[in-house]
Amino acid sequence: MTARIGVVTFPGTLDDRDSQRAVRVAGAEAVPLWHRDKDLKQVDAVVLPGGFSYGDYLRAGAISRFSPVMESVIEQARAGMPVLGICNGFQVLTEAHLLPGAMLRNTALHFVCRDQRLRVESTATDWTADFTPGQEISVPLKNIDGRYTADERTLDELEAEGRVAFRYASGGPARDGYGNPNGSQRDIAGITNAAGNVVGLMPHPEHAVEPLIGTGRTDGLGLFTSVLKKLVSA
Ligand SMILES: NC(=O)CC[C@H](N)C(=O)O
Repeated sequence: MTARIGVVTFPGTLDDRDSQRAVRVAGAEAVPLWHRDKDLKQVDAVVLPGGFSYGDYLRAGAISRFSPVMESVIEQARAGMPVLGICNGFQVLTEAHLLPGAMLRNTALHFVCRDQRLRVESTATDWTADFTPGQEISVPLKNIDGRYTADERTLDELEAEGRVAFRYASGGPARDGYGNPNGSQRDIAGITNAAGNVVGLMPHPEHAVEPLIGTGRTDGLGLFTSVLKKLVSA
């Protein structure tokens, strides 16, 4: 049976169509979910895509967190359903306290848009099992509130528990996408919850799944194929 992956659209969401497409390219059925719906239509997993949900008013993700759809997503995520938050979706996940920490304005105080090199740090999550630890990938990044921040204790805990899923890669020139683009603490680009079913990351894997588009890289596809394997084996 084909796995069903829900993709949430909030008012102001930008990347729901690309996320749906990525889900389909990976081999699953994409199920559109609307922010006002509590009914998750029996999906097996949920993607919270990027954009400016509710216009990023108050703080990115601060209003979306209280939407009817999030009530159900929070409940299901706590029960073990795989949830991926991309960029604005990651901001929503921190606001919803499904992931620790918060996103501050980039240190340079402006919007950054570029291809970004990442190192996969943990493959022990529902969304990263198809990668190899230490693998470098390149996917687009585009945000203004991307500076991941948490208190030292939380950061130490994330590191000790292997919950840093992606880090901004160093070791090459900025023009090739290396380096920390937004001042995130400890170069953190993505994290997971303790159970490994909820993952948030700032860069956009859904924009790098087809060889004919953009840089021609398909480095982002691994997140979507990873969750499929998990769902099929469940
Ligand atoms: N691409 C996005 O999802 C943008 C996220 C967010 N609203 C920001 O600018 O930080």
